[in-house]
This record gives sequence, structure tokens and C-alpha cells, in this order.
Amino acid sequence: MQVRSTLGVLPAPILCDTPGSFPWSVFHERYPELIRKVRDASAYGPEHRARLDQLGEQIVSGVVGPPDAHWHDRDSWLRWCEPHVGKSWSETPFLWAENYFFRRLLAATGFFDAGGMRGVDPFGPFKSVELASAATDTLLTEFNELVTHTGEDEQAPALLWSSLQANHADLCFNLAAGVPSGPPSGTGLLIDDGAAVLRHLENSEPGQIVLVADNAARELLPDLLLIDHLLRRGLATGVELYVKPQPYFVSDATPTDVIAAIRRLTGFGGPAEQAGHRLWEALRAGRLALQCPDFFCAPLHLWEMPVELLEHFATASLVIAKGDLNYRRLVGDFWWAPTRPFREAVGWLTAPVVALRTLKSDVIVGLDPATVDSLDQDSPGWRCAGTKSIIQFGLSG
Ligand SMILES: O=P(O)(O)OC[C@@]1(O)O[C@H](CO)[C@@H](O)[C@@H]1O
Repeated sequence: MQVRSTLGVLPAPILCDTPGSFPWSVFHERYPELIRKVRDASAYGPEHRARLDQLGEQIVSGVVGPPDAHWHDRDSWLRWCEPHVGKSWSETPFLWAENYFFRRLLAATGFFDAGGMRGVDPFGPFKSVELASAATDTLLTEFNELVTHTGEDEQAPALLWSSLQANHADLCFNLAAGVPSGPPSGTGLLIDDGAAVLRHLENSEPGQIVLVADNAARELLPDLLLIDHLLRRGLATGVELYVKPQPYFVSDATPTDVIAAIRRLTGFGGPAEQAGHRLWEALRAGRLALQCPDFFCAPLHLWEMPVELLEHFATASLVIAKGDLNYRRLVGDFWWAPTRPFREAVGWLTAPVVALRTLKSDVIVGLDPATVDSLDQDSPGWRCAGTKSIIQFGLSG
């Protein structure tokens, strides 16, 4: 596949080096605070706590070290770390640094070690609280009301919108930054290609839809309800749900989180319960396939995925990319002009693609110049504040 040629000349990567910038604040404020929360959320012994503290110090004032000798994925990380070892964390590209940070955090908590913390999700306590929360009850009650009072044909726009809004439920953003959780305001939708997405699904032969998931619990539930709708209405012959093979970016969904979310549905009653049972059956029948390739925790852009996976994505009738991090990986974590056409930015992927994203970092493409000017003037920090969102659709590469 000729991916590289479709990308053109890449602009400067977004780095962590400028005090006051968003990436700088992530490494100097958000992640140190996150480490403190993780440290207290589980019963880590002195060794794990010391390692977490050390990581907290390193990211603020230390240099990037190589992967540890015993890591099972050391060879890959040696390759990915090679340009950065010995530099201060601030000098490294933001996307790379965040990925390495989360890999090191798992190492610090003993996630891959033989001891008692093996396989214990350091973010599990936060995800569980959210899944059991009253806010989740409200979300499912709203779903039940939607299904009870709305015809099947009219449910799709609401379910798409709900899946978008749910991207606000990002524990990485909310936990550490102390931002109150809740959907972006109604005026925050900068691009709304929702109708074009649904037209595409209704007017083309149903095929396999790929949904690249983002967060667990309160974001994953609407994603699952959307998937159920697509399958039930025959808008997809099957859905592949891509989640992370290991805990990542605090609340990113893993297979365990998918099962927990479906159980939450089946335990709720009403249409949500029925949807939960259908999803369970779809998993059993293979119409819903759960995928978690290691690539999804690599510090890479989506066009760098293994060629077989890329070829597979190219056959999808629609690729749905959820959330901010997936957007950064989809269009590239670079200082693109915000007016760069979205279709051009995703030209490496020869399948229709829609990004459902609350803006929580600097990258954005596909805006018109007047919108950019007015946002720059009237809404300082709009790219990272979590108050704007997009449904951005590109028909083909
Ligand atoms: O991908 P998501 O869950 O929508 O957002 C992830 C996020 O909160 O983490 C990163 C900063 O740490 C940014 O990509 C973004 O702000």
C-alpha cells in the first residue's frame, strides 16, 4: 500500500517543550496528578509506589530512559525509543511521550510482572465507579426513552450524537484536570457531517463496519448501543470493535471493559437490557468481533499499522474513529493548518471514515478559515478545552 505518498510533506510534530502549552501542562500537571491518584486507588506496596513516584519525577525533570531489560515488548520499544533516549521528556513528540508514559506506568504498577499486581488495571477503580454511577443510569434511562418513544428510523441520528457526546466522558481529561464532566454545550459542534454519514450507510451496500473505540464505561455504552442499532437495522453485515489490549490513557476500553459494559446493559432493564442481550448474541455469532491488536498501544500513527491490518481497514464500509487520541493518530499529531481538508488528511485510508471527537488537544483539520478566525478570537484555548466537538466524514481516500 502506498501510504507514505498520500501524506505529503509532514509539518512539525507537536512537542511537549513549550511551557504553558497543552502538551507541557499534560506532563507537568495532569500526569503527576494522575500518578498520585493511581498510587492511592489500589493497594500498591512500597516498591510499586516508589516506582510510580520515580516516574512522576522523571517526566517533569528527568530524561527518557530505555525500556527495562525484562519487558516482553522490549525490542519494539527499543526501536521506538531510539531517537529519544537521553533527551528530556519535554523535548519529545507529544504522541510518543504519552504512549511511553503509559507503558512505563504499567511497568511501575507491575501490570506485566509475575507478582500479585499482574493484570491489575491501575485505572480499574475509576472505570468501575463510572460504570456504576448515577450518570450512567441517566444515560441508559435516556436510551430506553428514546427507543420507547421514537421510530427505529429516527433513532440513528440520536445514537450517533450520543456516541459523540460520550467522548466527553474521558477520565484522562476529567480525573486529572478536575474538569466537570458533562457533554459539550450544544453550540460546540464545529463540524456536523452526521447526516452525510447516515446517508452513506443507507445508500450503500451494507458491509463490515470498523469502530475504533476510545473510552470504557460511559463512552463505550453509547458506542455499543450504536453498534446494536447498525446491526439490527442491517446497516452493517458485521462490526469489528477495536479496543486496547492493555490499560491505556486511563479510561481507554479493553476487552474486559466491553464485557463489563454489556453486563451493565443486560442488568439495566428495558430496551437497554434487550440491546445487551443482542450484543452478547452478536459476539457469540461473530457478527460483532472484538479486536485488540498490540498496535493500538504503539506510539504510532494509524497509517503505520501493520500492512495486513491496513489492508483490512481498507475493506470496511465505514471506519468510525472515536475520540481525541484516535483523531491525532488518524490525521497525524502535527501542526497541520486547521484548514487542511479532512479528506486529504485521511487520504491514506481508502475507506470511508468518520471521526467522532471532542477536541482535547491541538490538532484539527477541515475547518473553514472564518471559523478558525472567530474561534481564535473569541474562544482562547478552544482546541484543548473539551468544549468543542466534530462529526467529520471523509468519503474515500
Ligand atoms: O482520546 P480521548 O479519550 O478523547 O482523549 C484523550 C486525552 O484526554 O488525552 C490526551 C492528553 O493527555 C489527549 O489526546 C486527550 O486530551
